[in-house]
Amino acid sequence: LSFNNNRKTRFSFPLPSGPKPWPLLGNITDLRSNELWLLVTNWSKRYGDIVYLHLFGQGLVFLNSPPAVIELMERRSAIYSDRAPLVMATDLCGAGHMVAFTRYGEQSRRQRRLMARGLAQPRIPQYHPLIITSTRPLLRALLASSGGDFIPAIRRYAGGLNLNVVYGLQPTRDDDPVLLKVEGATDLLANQITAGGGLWAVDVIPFLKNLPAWFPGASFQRKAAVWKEIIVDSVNFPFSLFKASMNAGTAPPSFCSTLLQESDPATAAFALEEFDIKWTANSMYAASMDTTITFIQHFFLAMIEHPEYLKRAQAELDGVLGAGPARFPTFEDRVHLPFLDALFSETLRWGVPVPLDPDRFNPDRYLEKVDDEIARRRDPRGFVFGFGRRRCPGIHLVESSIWLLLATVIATLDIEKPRDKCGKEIEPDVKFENSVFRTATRFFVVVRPRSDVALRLIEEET
Ligand code: HEM
Repeated sequence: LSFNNNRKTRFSFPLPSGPKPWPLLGNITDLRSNELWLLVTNWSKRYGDIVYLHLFGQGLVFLNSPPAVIELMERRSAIYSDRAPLVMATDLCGAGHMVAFTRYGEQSRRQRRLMARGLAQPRIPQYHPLIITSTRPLLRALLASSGGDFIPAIRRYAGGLNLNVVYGLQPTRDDDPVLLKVEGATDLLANQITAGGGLWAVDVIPFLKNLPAWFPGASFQRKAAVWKEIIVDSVNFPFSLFKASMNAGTAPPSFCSTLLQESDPATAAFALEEFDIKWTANSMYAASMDTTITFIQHFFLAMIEHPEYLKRAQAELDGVLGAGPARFPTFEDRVHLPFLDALFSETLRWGVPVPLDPDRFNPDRYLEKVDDEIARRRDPRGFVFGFGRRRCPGIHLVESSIWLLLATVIATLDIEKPRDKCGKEIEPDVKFENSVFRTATRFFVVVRPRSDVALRLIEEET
């Protein structure tokens, strides 16, 4: 949580405790990016459930227990759902209407309502055909990357799925212009504009935004002018393609088409509604990439570390689909695959992309018979997707898309550790160096079709 000087969101004195800050610098030297959550857990033992850090005049708050999270993010969500004012990203680089940056207020509430409608649970089945079309080509891409870096294949899958479900656009090539534009803007935002959660001088002293670009030291203004064009283009371009397909009557059901169809062009509210849909749609891309990639990384890691669970899931799938498998899994198969569901839940819990406290990988914990209240408290969906008014709106989509991905990959592919020249398995040497996501450093896996039948399925269908 980060807090700003807005009176509504400010903690009242005395502030919660935390490591002692330095004058001016605050606690910047106390932070580290490598597994920051472990450091924070240690602080909580010393300072309590709520730990407060000072960063250049801003507060940074860590909540370390479910009661603290529920109290602030849910019970008091009306005052603790704001975002820090990042002047560089919003005012100067034009990202202010993206969901990740909108301040809590009328606009963010409109965006939340749109996301809740467009990604509501009952709507997801209408996206099933798009999810299937986006998932199967991943198999071929994984096979092509076997033994090497699988992240580009996953990025391409997650990006394609997103553009499909959000705009009904289906990128066919890696250099598809829409894919390049949204990917470029996402990369720019993550690695330049907000790199390392980084603050610019103008974020700390907002008055600097009025400096002209030629002013000594105002190079940020020149950068921002270039970056703004890229950001705005990445919002407008996919939406214009979507609008063209709507006008031509060829748009498949998607997040945008569903919402726009429900809006009446004859009303005065239409222009604002369309503007909100356009910016909300764009926000989905960045929000879904690192989270999805991190989840799939952990799935691979779990499978190579615990081949017994992979085999068990494969046997369960064979029992439903026919050995080999005889066909691809579909959403209708899900009710017959309890172990796969347990594996899904356990991967969510163990690999929680936005970190908490995972330890041993054991899907059987989700097959234990427990009463409804315990099952509810144990379900990782209750914490992995965040809390309160900023909780992940993609949760129902993920429930379908990630499930199908697991079912499809497990049914058709074997996943193993690579081997060295002597045939000895190479152990993954994984570190977690990103302070926001629990993304692992690079590791490799070997994937191969489980059988000739599986290979034929992959070749025919993709
Ligand atoms: C395994 C996959 C995913 C996980 C674990 C995940 C997790 C999260 C979490 C923890 C948050 C809350 C962040 C906060 O409190 O500020 C969040 C926010 C968000 N997520 Fe997800 N997410 C996933 C996939 C997706 C997908 C596929 C989409 C879109 C289609 C999406 C869209 C969003 C958006 C737009 C927000 C910002 C909500 C707001 O600020 O109001 N997420 N996600």
